[in-house]
Amino acid sequence: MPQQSPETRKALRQRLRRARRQLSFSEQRHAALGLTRQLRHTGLWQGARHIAFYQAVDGEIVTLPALRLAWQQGKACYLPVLHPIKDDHMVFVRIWPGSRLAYNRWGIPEPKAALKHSVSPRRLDLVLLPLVGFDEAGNRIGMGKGFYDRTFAFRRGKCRRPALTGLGHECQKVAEGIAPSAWDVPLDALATPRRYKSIKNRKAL
Ligand SMILES: Nc1nc2c(c(=O)[nH]1)N(C=O)[C@@H](CNc1ccc(C(=O)N[C@@H](CCC(=O)O)C(=O)O)cc1)CN2
Ligand SMILES: Nc1ncnc2c1ncn2[C@@H]1O[C@H](COP(=O)(O)OP(=O)(O)OP(=O)(O)O)[C@@H](O)[C@H]1O
Repeated sequence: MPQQSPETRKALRQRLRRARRQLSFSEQRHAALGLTRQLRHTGLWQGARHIAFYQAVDGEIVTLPALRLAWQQGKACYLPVLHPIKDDHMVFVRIWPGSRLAYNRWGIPEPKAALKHSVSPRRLDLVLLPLVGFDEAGNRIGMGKGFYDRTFAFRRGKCRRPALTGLGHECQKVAEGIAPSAWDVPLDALATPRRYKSIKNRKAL
């Protein structure tokens, strides 16, 4: 198993974030369309009625074409909103075409909606997670604040829902492997513009 000190992890995160920010507009467009093609025929997508997306920032793979497809297919779609009270947790708010968004404290657009209009993360069928880095075993690195880990910590138990699918560009793959942390929630699948991979029995590389 690769050993990674917090410093190494920080440097790795910075390198991977820089790599995704350097993708051109045209590369991003193709990536978003490729990703939608990878997702749409999967069992997790087809079986999902409630799907959480994210609003891409910082070179993240754009989910807009997939979001439009989901709306066309009559699925209920959600975006994460930072929890107003519970630190480092998120709630999910349903969005429709034309829903108004406002920047949160990190400049990420999120729906303008009261907490009472949010749904519990347990009500979702499928969550699309933005990845900073991933390896072939399904270990991941996120933005480093543990939002997804905390919000979906209940998935570390017997609970099988919602399914968690990590989305990333191929340039975010860490060939040498990512050392998992005790608090990491397991991914059920990985999707890039080129491929889709189910992760059955997650283990370290
Ligand atoms: N598109 C998108 N939405 C998302 C996430 C995400 O990764 N992507 N999140 C997934 O977790 C949550 C936000 N998480 C974040 C975690 C860290 C930083 C961050 O480190 N920002 C600055 C540093 C700011 C600071 O520490 O003061 C940076 O960009 O360097 C931002 C957002 C909720 N929404
Ligand atoms: N369930 C949890 N309870 C308490 N702290 C947690 C939990 N999950 C993660 N953390 C904390 O969150 C911090 C960030 O974790 P990590 O470096 O794995 O972030 P990440 O997976 O890259 O981020 P994200 O989950 O936002 O995509 C860690 O310092 C960890 O202690």
